[in-house]
Amino acid sequence: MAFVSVPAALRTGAVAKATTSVASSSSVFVASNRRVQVPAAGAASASPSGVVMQATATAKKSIKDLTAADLAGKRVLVRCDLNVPLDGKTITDDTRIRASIPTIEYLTAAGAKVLLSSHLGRPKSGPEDKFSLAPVATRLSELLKKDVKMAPDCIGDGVAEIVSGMSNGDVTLLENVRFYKEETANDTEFAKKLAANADMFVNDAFGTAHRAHGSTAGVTEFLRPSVAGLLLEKELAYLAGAVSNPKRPFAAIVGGSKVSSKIGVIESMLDKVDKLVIVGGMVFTFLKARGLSTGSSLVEDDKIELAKELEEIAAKKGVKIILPVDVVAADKFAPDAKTQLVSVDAIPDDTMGLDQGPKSTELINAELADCKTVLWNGPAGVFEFDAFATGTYAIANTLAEVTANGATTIIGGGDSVAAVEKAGLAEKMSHISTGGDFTRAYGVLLGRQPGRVVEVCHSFEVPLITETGGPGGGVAGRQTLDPVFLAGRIEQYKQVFPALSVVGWYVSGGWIGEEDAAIHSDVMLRLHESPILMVVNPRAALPRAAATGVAAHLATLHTAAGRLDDKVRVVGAYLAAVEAGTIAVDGSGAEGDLLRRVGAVAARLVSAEGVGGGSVRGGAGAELGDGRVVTYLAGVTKGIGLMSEVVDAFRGGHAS
Ligand SMILES: Nc1ncnc2c1ncn2[C@@H]1O[C@H](COP(=O)(O)OP(=O)(O)OP(=O)(O)O)[C@@H](O)[C@H]1O
Ligand SMILES: O=C(O)[C@H](O)COP(=O)(O)O
Repeated sequence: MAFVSVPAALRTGAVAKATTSVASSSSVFVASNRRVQVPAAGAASASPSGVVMQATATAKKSIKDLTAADLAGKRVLVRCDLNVPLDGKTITDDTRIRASIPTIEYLTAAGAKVLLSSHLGRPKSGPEDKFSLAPVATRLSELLKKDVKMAPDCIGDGVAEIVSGMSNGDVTLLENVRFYKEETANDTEFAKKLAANADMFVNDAFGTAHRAHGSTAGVTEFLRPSVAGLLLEKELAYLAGAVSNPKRPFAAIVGGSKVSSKIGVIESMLDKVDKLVIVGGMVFTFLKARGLSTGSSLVEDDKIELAKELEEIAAKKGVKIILPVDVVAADKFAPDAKTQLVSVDAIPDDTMGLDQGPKSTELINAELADCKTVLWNGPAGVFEFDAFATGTYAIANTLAEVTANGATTIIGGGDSVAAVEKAGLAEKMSHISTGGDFTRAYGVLLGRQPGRVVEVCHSFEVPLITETGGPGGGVAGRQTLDPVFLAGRIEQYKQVFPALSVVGWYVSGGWIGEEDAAIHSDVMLRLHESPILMVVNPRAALPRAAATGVAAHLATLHTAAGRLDDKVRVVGAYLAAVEAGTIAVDGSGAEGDLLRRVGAVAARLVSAEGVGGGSVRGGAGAELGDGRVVTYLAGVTKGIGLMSEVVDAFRGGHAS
């Protein structure tokens, strides 16, 4: 197998006729595993909040150590971080929910009864409807394609009753654990009640890993085994490598509004980073500590002394602290607030800083430009309001640029990830923490192989699934290409491009790992005796030749669509004739037969959406425009022969 690194934008299969010719030699597969090892117990790691912590979870077993026999029929309490941003009851970013799916599917596939628990927001005292996890249950049901029951509470008889009615493979979401103040107090009795409905515990709440609360730490006293979930394991593995052995200069950007939560961890970060960039609501406590006036900006007065100490520690350690030099000051916290751009030493008393100014952005960009590792947690302004989003998006853009230049960038935190997603830049970062691996896309290459030269003419993206383990189920927890989708899509392409066959596959991200090696041997070698693997760097510029290839390919599709349109028009004429009464529709004779054939054609069109277990529609949706056209064409091409017969018969029948 040849291994080629092609700087072409093959993501989503948009570059169809890249006409990349590569030599196909026999199997030389360089499996460079980027996925770093999970650190030993006690090694420093980081949470998505940039929180440096002791990675005790890594010393424990993971769910991969549990077999189906260990899990079948067991009630498994899974702590997830489903603390997603909401606009009323609408989830505005479901990254954390999606990231929780592999663990849930792993457990349900093994026949466990899954009890999910999470916090949402920071309710002050008791239950509050706006902090209910109910919208999350709805989204989970969609993603898991099964009903996820929403429990009205997280402890108590009501929950016990629901759990006793669960079948193997069922999923129930418990209500917000923070509706009990005992949760954050890590109260033993509360943890005991939470554990009472389960046999074992899985912690997959990476975003909450730095909190010793009842549902994260307390329950482990009562449930054995207590193990790490797939997400927690994956995140720790990635971050441990990036943070414990970073390429330097290493910068952390800390912002957002949770000043008291985050300021406390800055000290431990000062042991690691070369530069600390303070942005967002975090800025003003530091400015006040420097003796500046901050108006009505967000300040946590009891942290001012800490901010002063941190500046001193940073100076001793030689860590550069970068603070904004200008801010957008607003007269109120509102999207239509009156604003003025002011220097940080001239913030008017009756205003609050809601975004950084352009000089700050310039300064921060310059500081980040030479960095080789950057952690970012917390937006640089109230980006939810357009008027104060500029600074946050500017940082996102800069990080996309430094990533393209070879730096490792890690974005963590609910709102920071949401901002990067909103800016459309998630794929340009190295790692979106608690968001699955956005940097990678997998797909199949179609082409011709006359002799030793492979001509790649087409590609399509293939979604991943998590293997369930057991006989025929691969290795539990491992990601692989969705076999149903793959088979369905290959069949479709055969219809449209019969001269092309599978010649290999591609993966984006510029590197290959262990799971990729398994895909190569377990999936691709079954489709081709010597498949090529194209490692795509989607960040590199699209070469001119490839752009020309796209144009040529689109022209081909256009012609095919035109031909199809001609056929559809004839069928339309038939239907018009039926409507006009010039041809009988009573199901008798040749005309009835024609009608049945038209029905069959129509059915084929509709069934094209169902190929691949219903996933084609979703898959096509995930692809760019030409992918949709091919899906459509694939479905109808099969029917074109039938249509031709209809046309002939109609012409003949009508004439007679
Ligand atoms: N200058 C500011 N004043 C007030 N709020 C701010 C300011 N800058 C940013 N914010 C707010 O900070 C919030 C996000 O802060 P937060 O600390 O929760 O970040 P995050 O990325 O969600 O991290 P995590 O999930 O780790 O808490 C946003 O809602 C944003 O509007
Ligand atoms: O969003 C987060 O940072 C986590 O869900 C933890 O939330 P918390 O800061 O309210 O504990």
